[in-house]
Amino acid sequence: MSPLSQTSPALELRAVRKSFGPVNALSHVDFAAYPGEVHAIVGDNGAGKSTMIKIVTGIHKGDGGTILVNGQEMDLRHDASQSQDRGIAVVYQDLALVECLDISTNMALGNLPYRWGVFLDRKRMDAEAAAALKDLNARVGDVRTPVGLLSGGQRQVVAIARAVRMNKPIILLDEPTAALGVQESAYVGRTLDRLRADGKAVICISHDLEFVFKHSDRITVLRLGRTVGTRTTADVSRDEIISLITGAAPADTLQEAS
Ligand SMILES: Nc1ncnc2c1ncn2[C@@H]1O[C@H](COP(=O)(O)OP(=O)(O)OP(=O)(O)O)[C@@H](O)[C@H]1O
Repeated sequence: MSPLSQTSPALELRAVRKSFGPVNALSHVDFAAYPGEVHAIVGDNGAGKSTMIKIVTGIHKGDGGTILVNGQEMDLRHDASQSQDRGIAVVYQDLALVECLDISTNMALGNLPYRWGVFLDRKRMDAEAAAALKDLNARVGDVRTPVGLLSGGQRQVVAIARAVRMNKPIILLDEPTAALGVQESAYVGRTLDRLRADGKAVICISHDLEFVFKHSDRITVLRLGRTVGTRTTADVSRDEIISLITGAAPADTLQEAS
């Protein structure tokens, strides 16, 4: 029996759909991500990956279907703060880091620590940032380094560490290796391996099949707004995933039927 079948999903989508006026962005999206799993979501441009992530995080409102967090239904029209309250953290593709600010300030943005309600507690901010980065085995140098001086991979890891600091059990990442070189991607990959070992449910949208095959446990393929299949990474070939992405392989009947 797979270890995944012994636990219940941290995040599950069932038949989620969304239109923007006449554009049917999602017509039927299903997947389930488990604690201690890196679950990749792949698909061609326009397959619906970003729309899916934005529905989960409350930026877009879903039109139908069900989202379950730890088995509890989440309102499809929830907002971003409700998504955080339910235990979901997200790392967006643009990372939302402020280049001129240092690493520790970036990591504390939105939750800056003050002493007596007036003085910014730099010591605490630096210590917390350093601890969070150390937990991820991240090598980014001094936490007072401005983010603008970091490499792409280091920025990605700072953004991941900021999300991890929120201490949420579910972490969504949108294209974490976009525009990164091989070594930097490997660095981000090791960070995901670490999150898996910590028992997080990691959902990773990616075009980077090499990365996906190295670091994911399962892969869900979206095509034209539908889930066309979910595969265990160790049991599937790259060709099969490409066929599902392009439509050369038919969708799994289960998803097509409902
Ligand atoms: N705000 C919007 N208004 C209208 N149509 C939209 C909007 N957002 C997405 N779409 C459409 O929904 C479909 C799915 O787009 P989405 O961006 O979710 O795909 P994607 O898989 O993330 O693609 P990419 O890999 O290119 O980012 C596309 O046809 C897109 O044009």
